[in-house]
Amino acid sequence: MAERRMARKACAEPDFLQFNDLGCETVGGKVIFATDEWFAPARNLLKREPPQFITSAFTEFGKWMDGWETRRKRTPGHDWCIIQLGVPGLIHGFDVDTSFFTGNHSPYISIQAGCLDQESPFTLEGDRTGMAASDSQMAAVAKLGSEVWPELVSVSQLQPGYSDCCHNYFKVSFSRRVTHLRLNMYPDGGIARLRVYGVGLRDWSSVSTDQDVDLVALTNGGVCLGYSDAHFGHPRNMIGLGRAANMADGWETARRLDRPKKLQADQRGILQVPGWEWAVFRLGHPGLISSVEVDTNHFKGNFPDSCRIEACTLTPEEKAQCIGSRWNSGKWRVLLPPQKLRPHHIHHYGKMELKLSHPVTHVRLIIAPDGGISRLRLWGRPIPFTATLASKKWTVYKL
Ligand SMILES: NC(=O)NC(NC(N)=O)C(=O)[O-]
Repeated sequence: MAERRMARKACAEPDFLQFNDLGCETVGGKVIFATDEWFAPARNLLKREPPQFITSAFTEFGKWMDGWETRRKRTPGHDWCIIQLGVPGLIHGFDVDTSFFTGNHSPYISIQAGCLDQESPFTLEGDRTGMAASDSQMAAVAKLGSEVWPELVSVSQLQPGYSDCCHNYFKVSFSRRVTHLRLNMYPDGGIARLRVYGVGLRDWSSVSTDQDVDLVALTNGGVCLGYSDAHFGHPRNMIGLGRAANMADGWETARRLDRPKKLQADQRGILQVPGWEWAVFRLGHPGLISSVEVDTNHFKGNFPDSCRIEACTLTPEEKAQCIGSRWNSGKWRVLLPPQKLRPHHIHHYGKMELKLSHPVTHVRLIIAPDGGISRLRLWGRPIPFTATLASKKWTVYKL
């Protein structure tokens, strides 16, 4: 339902909403400290599903609310919490969602960044650089003064959670890798969800070039950069952790309206249809893809008839041109030729099916004519970027 709502409102929303939610509980995001959780716990901020309101729901502490809500403060100070991102990375923006908090929403917030591991170029004063943080270390970090946390969003007013204004968007320009956030509410109140939009940044120096990794995984820094349709589910869901929980946790397009009234197939059983849907991803690291998994888990009456995958290597300048042309540039090469798909099934493709023996930086998954895919895995070896660009021996594939 959230995705349906998002797709309809897409025109008015900021671009950064297309990135991954690095704080979501489904990718390992956690609240490790909160000053007060009287009415509702801070962990609700990171739930994947959209906030709900149940008029009749009360607890012994007050009205049940689907978010983080503190007491009305009767002492000096303000409320705040510390969030450990599930996927550390570069943050491009936030949605501070106040849905249903009307009369009890937090009037002002600010957000600060922390980086508490050795992969960061900066650290907090007093932290233990290079050590995995334990609960007691985190509790110590929580006590650090707010002055040591760089500010991502300065003190800003929030709109209350009426349905037409509950999303409070903040664009962020901060070029360092963030592992933690400090969310401050001034002085107190409630927030339904905090969405942390960005791209994961992994330390690739510890990954052997002999080791196959899922180069497009969200946790490895993969990101969806464009798509033709996301009516029921965003394509970024395909690079999430584990298998999809349900259809909403996958990419699902609307039914195409240009499908012929009577369908016809070729000798391989692949439907001959005029249209298709596509999604483009940048890999977390340039690499040589040696096997692919396409999972139609949960898509039983609405799996695509077929899929194919194209790939290419793009410099940042070429990437800018591709975005301008809706990714319709001439650099795409066939990685996986058209494959007939099955419902609710993991399809594995290896050396026999894959056609590229060169490293790539971007891939485009194309489904025909429409439907849903729950996961895309691109297993391969990370290759240094300079070697990737030097590789030119590809056959041309016409769109
Ligand atoms: N009706 C309320 O929501 N009251 C209070 N909040 C909760 N959750 O009970 C409040 O005023 O902060």
